[in-house]
Order: sequence, then structure tokens, then C-alpha cells
Amino acid sequence: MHPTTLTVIPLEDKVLLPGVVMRLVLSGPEAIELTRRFFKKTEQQAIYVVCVPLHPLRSNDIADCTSQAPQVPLPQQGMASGYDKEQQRPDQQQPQTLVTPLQHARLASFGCLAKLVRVQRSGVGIFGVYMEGIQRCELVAPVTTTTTTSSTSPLVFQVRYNQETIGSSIPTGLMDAYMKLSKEFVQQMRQLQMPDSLILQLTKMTNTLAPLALADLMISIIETSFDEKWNMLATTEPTKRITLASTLMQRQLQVLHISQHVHSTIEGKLTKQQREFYLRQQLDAIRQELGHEQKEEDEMAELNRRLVEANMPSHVVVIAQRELKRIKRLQPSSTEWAVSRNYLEWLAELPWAKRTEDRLDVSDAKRQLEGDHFGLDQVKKRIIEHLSVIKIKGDLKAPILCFVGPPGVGKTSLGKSIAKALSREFHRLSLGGVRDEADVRGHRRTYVGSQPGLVIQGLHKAGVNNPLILLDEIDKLVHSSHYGDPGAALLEVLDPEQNNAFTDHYLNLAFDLSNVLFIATANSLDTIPGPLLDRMEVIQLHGYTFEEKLHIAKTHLLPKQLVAHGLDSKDVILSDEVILKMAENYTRESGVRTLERTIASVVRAKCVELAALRESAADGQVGPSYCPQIQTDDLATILGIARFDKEVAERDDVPGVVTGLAYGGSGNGSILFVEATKMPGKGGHLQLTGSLGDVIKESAQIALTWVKAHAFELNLTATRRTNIVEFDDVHIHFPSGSIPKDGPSAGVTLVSALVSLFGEWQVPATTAMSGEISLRGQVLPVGGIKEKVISAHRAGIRKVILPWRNQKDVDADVPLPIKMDIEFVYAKTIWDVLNAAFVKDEKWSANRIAFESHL
Ligand SMILES: Nc1ncnc2c1ncn2[C@@H]1O[C@H](COP(=O)(O)OP(=O)(O)OP(=O)(O)O)[C@@H](O)[C@H]1O
Repeated sequence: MHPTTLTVIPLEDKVLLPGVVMRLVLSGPEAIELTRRFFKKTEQQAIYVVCVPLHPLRSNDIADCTSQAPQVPLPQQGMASGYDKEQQRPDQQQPQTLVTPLQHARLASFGCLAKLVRVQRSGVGIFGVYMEGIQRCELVAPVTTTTTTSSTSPLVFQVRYNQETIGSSIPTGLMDAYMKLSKEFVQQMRQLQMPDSLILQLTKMTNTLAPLALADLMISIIETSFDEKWNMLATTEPTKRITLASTLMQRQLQVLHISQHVHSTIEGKLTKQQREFYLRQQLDAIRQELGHEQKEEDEMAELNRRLVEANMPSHVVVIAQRELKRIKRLQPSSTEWAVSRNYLEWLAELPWAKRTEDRLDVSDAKRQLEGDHFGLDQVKKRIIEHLSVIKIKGDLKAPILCFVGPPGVGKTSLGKSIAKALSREFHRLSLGGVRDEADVRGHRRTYVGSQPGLVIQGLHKAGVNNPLILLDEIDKLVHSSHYGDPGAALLEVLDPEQNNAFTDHYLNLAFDLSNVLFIATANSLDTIPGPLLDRMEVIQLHGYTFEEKLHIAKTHLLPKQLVAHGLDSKDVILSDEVILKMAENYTRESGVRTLERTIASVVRAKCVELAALRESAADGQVGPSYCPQIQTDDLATILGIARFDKEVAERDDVPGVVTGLAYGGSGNGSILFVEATKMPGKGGHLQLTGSLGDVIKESAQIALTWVKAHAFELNLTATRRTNIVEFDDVHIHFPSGSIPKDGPSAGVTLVSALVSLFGEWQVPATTAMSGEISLRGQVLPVGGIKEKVISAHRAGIRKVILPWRNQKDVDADVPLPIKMDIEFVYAKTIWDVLNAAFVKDEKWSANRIAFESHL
């Protein structure tokens, strides 16, 4: 039940209709009293008033009023007044007092019950009051209370509500025509290219609101005069109201049609902005009806407080204040407001002044690194040197470290350990696949949905301005000139001379990155842009040997997994033999990531066993039936059949097949087989398969040429003039045909395979080789020696033939246990290679005397 005694709000020049929200600016003691009641009310309570339109002023009224009352209400613009007048912004409205004696005389005999939905303070004693029209009512008689003696006291009236019989009395034909008009109106709005959100709301309104409520709303949206709205409010009979609404909408549609076709200024024509403005008011009304009243004012105060607390540098304060001023002038439902709001949120949340206390204790850092990682002595030494320089120098202008190595060797976890050692926040920025400069620097605010770039987002997440930021996979940046170069944006980030004023496109402000400690990681140096590489100090991490993996598994991976699964060291026991089998037969990697996952699988399997036993035991104790030990035979049950055998075991010693060594760019070494065969054909034709690049193809040509040129010396032909491939074609294939292969280092392997093919001599499967050849048979040095040797060892190779000039790499890089296991032969010429490769072949040894006489 609505109240029947209500304070009257007189409306000059405007009419409030049910379902519409209007903003009025009120002042004076009565307004203060009214708003005080609003602020004191509880959530469930509502403050109601009755909005009554005033009869228009006649000229003698004006004369009267100037003589009688100084506070003549100035003509005002309400939110729901007609379109036919220039709109004023709500905050430009002149405040009105609640009632004057003159107004009293001009009050209409009817009005609209209104609920106060929101009150804003606009100045001292001045309030912006939002009122939502609820229902038509009639004024019955003024109520005289003891307090209403003063002439300016609020006028209180007793009111009577009109009972509306919804829909039933309206003829169907009229109703249909009216609904059609409403839909046509929405259609017109769509053609005028109003924003989609507004069209959506309008459509929703037409579909959901009761016809009579919709009529009131439509009359407020379309172009209508004061008198027409007055009539609408005065009409209580539903059929008459729908007829009136239909006539007015019909007229509006005609105007829209004309204004669409004739580009002339018709009086009263709506500009697109006006229409949008009004539609937005209705949008607000609906939102408020749904109970989503936004407390922008409070939010703004809160935002302001957060901006102050963010302790921003002065150049940012200026911008933030300017933006705050701007946002206050914007409509909260507009896109611009949302953009502006988002920007201010970012400014408030960025760690302009927040930082953690640095605790740089070199011996602590050493302990942390030792504790977290096994081996990696050279790397740890270099990190400690770097930290010592930072400590002595007091700034971070030392070159940025870049860890380069195959996946899973601990690059990321080293970064985390350094952050822990320095008590810094850690944040990882993954640069893999970043192709757009805007990903690093952000999009300008003019783009819809724009955001700051990765660097600023990273700092936001870290919450402090001096975190350790790990630029992960810096070699995977995509260079595309189309979107700008992301590498170029990183240059500024990494340059200590420039990064104290890093400008993100979204913020459009300088942010000081000089306190951030950057560390980069990469799998390969080849794809890091030159200028970026220039700014970094590269630290190489190599793949691990099986022994190293065994230690890492025992000291780090297993304990870590036990903790992660809530188990004790007594619950799962893995012997060295089991761990080695897991590494050899279930993983094929340079790092230990798959090994860690495999260990996790085993621990999980034990968890399942334990849980089942605990459930079945009455006292929850597992007893002696549980065996924490894992045997090598158990692995097949837990992990499935072994995925990898030792690679060498895959082949027998066959003439024409030789094992080479390859180095994949991402730090992975591997063995690779070269298979050669000959068949009758045109003679001398060389066919190559196995996804080969140009360089490796050329190596094959050189190899064949060399063998043809030296066939007599090799005792493969009877005379120097005989062509060894006169009637035969040769086919060379590199298995794993889908993996692209390139580079010159297969040269010696190709020659050995061809010599083995023609001479039917065998190279043992446990002998592998790598080296480039020249046409004269010289063996030239190659790269990736450590990775190649480690992978050869992993594959069970016992003898490795390498270029003579690579001996220093073996001495420097290859771990001692591997050097002890493998026999190294260093070759200057291809003859040295062949002698070392076929040494076990008796026929070769028998021929050798003969070759040497030919040489
Ligand atoms: N020497 C080591 N001692 C102890 N744990 C190690 C060692 N090396 C690697 N690990 C562990 O191996 C796992 C994988 O390491 P991490 O994620 O750091 O590899 P990564 O080199 O960064 O790989 P990617 O290049 O794929 O990012 C981590 O759990 C890490 O703790």
C-alpha cells in the first residue's frame, strides 16, 4: 500500500510519468529535511513524494510573483522533459525550493506518486534528487499540520490512487496497432544507428513492460510537449491513454521518416546525441528499477582515496586529477566513463611507491642456490658474481642475465631461487608467441578493451615496483613487421639507461622500471634479436647426464613430490636402479621435467595404494602389508611399457648405416642414423630423403663426390678411371623423416655411410661421429659438442669420432664421468675418420695395407 499523505514536489514546465526517472535540483530547509529523511531511512524503507505539474505561468502571474515572492522558481529542465528545448546538463540546473505560495495556486489537481531513488549532494544545501514515477494519483485536499505554518513549509496533500484495470478494457485492434508502433519505433532507432546496448534495452522494454507502462515510458522518450505529457498524466482511462500514446508515436515516426529522407533542420528534430542522452536516462531508470543502483559518488570518493594512497609521483598526480575531473562530467552509462574509470583504477592500483625491502646477503644467496639446485656449479658461480656486483655497486645497471639451455634444466627455478635469496617478489612473463609490440607496451586507450602491456601488468600482479621479473622464452618472440617489433619494445625495458622512464601506450605515462631485476631465459641463442642479445649476459646451461639426473631426482625431485602428495620419505622408496630405469626408459630429454612427472606418477600410484589400505584397516594403520619399495618390475605396471629403449639397441651393424650426432637448436642433442643404399639405375644419380635442408643436401653431394674420387684408393674399384656408380644410383635417407634436418655436421657420417655401402664394411652401432668435410677430405669443427656427446652417452654410444679442432670443447664442457665412459677419436682428415670407424672390421683392416699403397 502506498502512503496517502504525501509531500508535494511542484514541477515547473515538466511532467513526471510513471516508470520514468527524473532528476531535480532542490534547495532550502524543506529540501534538507526531505533528503535527511532519505539518508536516515533503512534499506527496506522508501521515501515517497507526489510530483505535481504546475499550470503554466500567465504574464500577470509573473508580475504578481515578482512582487510577492523573491524565490520565484526559475524554469528548469528535468530529465524527462520534452525534446523540444535545448538540454541542460543536470548539474547546470538551478536549484528550486519545494513550494511557494504562487505555485500552490498553480498546482494541478493530479500528480504522480514518486519514490526517491537517489540523492546527491551538489553543493551546500543543494541536492540532486532522483525520483522514479510510480503511479498516477489525484490530489484530494491539503493537510494542515502544526508545522506547516510558514509560507515556505513543504506542502502536504492527501491523495487518492486511480485503480487501473490493465489491458482488459482496451480494444484488441487498438492494442495491436499500438504494439506495432512501438516495435516500429525501436526499428527506427536501430536505423539511426543508436548503440546496440540501447536498442537492446528498448527491445526488452517493448517485450516485457505492460502496455500501459510502456506507453508512459514511450511518451517520455519521444518528442512531446509539456501539454502533451500533461494530458498523458491526466488521462486515467486506459483506452484513451493508449489512443493518445499511439497518436503521438505515429507523429514521431512520421518526423523520423521525414528527417531521415530530407536533410533539413526540422524544428524539434532530435540530434543523435540528444536521442542517445534520453535513451540512456531510460536505461538508468530500468537499471534502478532492477535494483542495480550504482553508488558512483561513493565509488568516486573511494577511487580518489585510493589514488591518494597510491603515492604517485607528481607527474602522475597531475594526470590522475585531470582524469578525475573529466570522469565527473561524464555519464556513468557511457563508454567513455567506463574507459576513464578503468584507467583510473589502473593508476590507483599500480605500485608507484610500494616496494619490498631488499635483503642482499651474498652468502645467504649462495646457500639458497645450493639448496635448491644440484650441480650447475659454473652457473651458480656466475650468479653469485652478478649479485655481488649489484651489492657493491648498489644499482641494477649490471647487464641482464640470460639463462640459455634446453627445456627442464632449471632456468626458471634458478630465477625463483634468486628472487627468494633477495626477498623479492617473483613474476614470470612468458614471451613465447608474443608477436605484437602492443603486447609488451599496451594498446592506446582509444582502442576498445585496451589494457596495459605485459610489463605493466606484471608489475601490477607483483604488487611492488622492485620484483624480479623473469622474461621467459625470450627467443620465442615473433618478429612481425606488420604489428611492430615486440623485441624493440623490450629493448627499452632492458636498457638500464632508459628504463627509468618506460612509457606504456595505455598509461601514456613514464613508469620507473629501474628497480626491477630482470632475468631472461631462452632455449637457443639463434633466434634472440641481436640488439637484445647485446644487452644481456648469456649463461649456458647444458643437458644433464644420467648420473646428474639420478642425483637431482634423489635430492630434489623425489622429496618435492613427496611433500606435494603429503607423504613421508619412508612411504615411497626409489632405489638408484629404479630411478635410472625411469630416466633411461621413460624419458628422453636433456632436462628433468619429464623425469619429475614420471616420479610424480609413481608417487601417486603409491598414494592410491596407501589410501586403499588405510580405508580397509580398522585402526587406519596400514601395517606390514604396505611395501614402500618400488622394484624395477613395478614400473611397467605403474607407468606402462617402457617408451624408449637405448637408441643404439634399435639397430644391428649393417653396411651402409652409420650413426651420426645431431644438435637441435633448442639445446637438445640426439643421435641420428644415416642409411645409404644403391640400386641399378641411370648411374650416378643421388636421391636424398628425410626432410633435409640445402646445407645437408650439399654435404651429401660432397660426400658422394669424395667417395667417387677416392674409390680406387679405397680399393673399391680396379682402376683410377673406373666410375663406382656407373650403373648404380644412390639413395641416402635420414630416418625420423618428419623432423627437419640441416647443417654441415653430418659430412663425415655421410662419407662413412657411402664407403661402408660400397665396401660392405661395417661401422659398429656403438660408434657415432660428427664433423663437416671439405671436398679435399679435411674434417672441419662443428658446434653443440657437449649436447651431442651427452646424448650419445645417453644412447649407449661407446666411441665418438669428432673433428680434431673440437677436442678443446670436449675437454672444457663434457662432464668427467662421460669422458671416462666414451672413447674419443679426433680426426684431421676423413681417412682418420674411416680408420677409426671401421677399425673392428677385419676386411677393412686387411685392405688397409692396400689403400695405403694407393695413397
Ligand atoms: N639442477 C637441478 N636441481 C634441482 N632441481 C632441478 C635442477 N634442474 C631442474 N630442476 C627441476 O626441474 C624442474 C623443471 O625446471 P624449470 O622449470 O626451471 O626448467 P626450465 O629450464 O625453465 O625449462 P623451460 O625452458 O621449459 O622453461 C623444476 O622443478 C626444477 O626444480
